[in-house]
Amino acid sequence: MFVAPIIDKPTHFPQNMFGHPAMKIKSLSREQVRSVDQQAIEDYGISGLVLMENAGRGAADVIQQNAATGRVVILCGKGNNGGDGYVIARHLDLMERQVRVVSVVEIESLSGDAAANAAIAQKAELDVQVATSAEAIESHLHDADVIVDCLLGTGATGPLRGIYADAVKIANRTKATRIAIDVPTGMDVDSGEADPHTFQAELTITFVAKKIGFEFDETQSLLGDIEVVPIGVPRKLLRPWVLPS
Ligand SMILES: NC(=O)C1=CN([C@@H]2O[C@H](COP(=O)(O)OP(=O)(O)OC[C@H]3O[C@@H](n4cnc5c(N)ncnc54)[C@H](O)[C@@H]3O)[C@@H](O)[C@H]2O)[C@H](O)CC1
Ligand SMILES: [K+]
Repeated sequence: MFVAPIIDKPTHFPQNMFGHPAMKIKSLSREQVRSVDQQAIEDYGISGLVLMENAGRGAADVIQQNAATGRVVILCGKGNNGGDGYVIARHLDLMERQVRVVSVVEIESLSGDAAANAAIAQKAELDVQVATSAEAIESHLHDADVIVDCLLGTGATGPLRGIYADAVKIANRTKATRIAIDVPTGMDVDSGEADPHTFQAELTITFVAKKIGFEFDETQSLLGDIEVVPIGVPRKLLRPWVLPS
């Protein structure tokens, strides 16, 4: 009988769930994390689609670990935070979870990597709904056990506008478990300032590193637990911010 060799995993590094030594990285500003994203793409040649796939796959794994049962409804906005949501949906579907994507904008208004992943989700015949009114959003959240906030991420500027405020208000009224992707919609990544209708998360899954806005006492109740998901950005690029382990 074949007995698999016990792989002697390095024990001197705490390992995160991906098996990587969990590098400790200091909290980054909006500008820093967006420039890391840009450098990974422009200087290292990692495509944005690969970063988004790593982000969405990693987030889906953390969601599965923390909210392992029930219907997941993913609220998606117009940008790449929304794009993450389509990747998360595909990977949760692969885990045989009941998943619904609710886009608060017309799919045709998406561009770039977000549009690419929305198209993949639709071709894969995932349950993708467009809801551009509060009533329509409400109708798609009634049976949600878990709500994932992929409305706005680091591209958010200023107070929540229009349907985004409606979507967050409706989500906050439900009894579902709420999980924010990258940053709770309505929270300023740098100042931690929270719009009156900020998504109230039990768990925030954030990419690359925590954000400096997460350091404030007032933001803890909106963030819930925080999980940092690596998205494949080379260690060399992160070196300026790695903390001694
Ligand atoms: N390295 C990384 O961290 C990666 C992050 N990813 C994800 O991408 C988002 C950032 O995406 P971006 O398209 O730049 O911005 P948003 O998705 O946040 O959306 C911007 C979008 O929303 C509109 N908007 C801005 N402010 C408001 C507002 N107050 N009210 C309403 N609408 C607003 C704006 O017009 C834009 O259209 C990041 O957070 C991650 O989730 C990548 O997936 C992988 C790498
Ligand atoms: K978000």
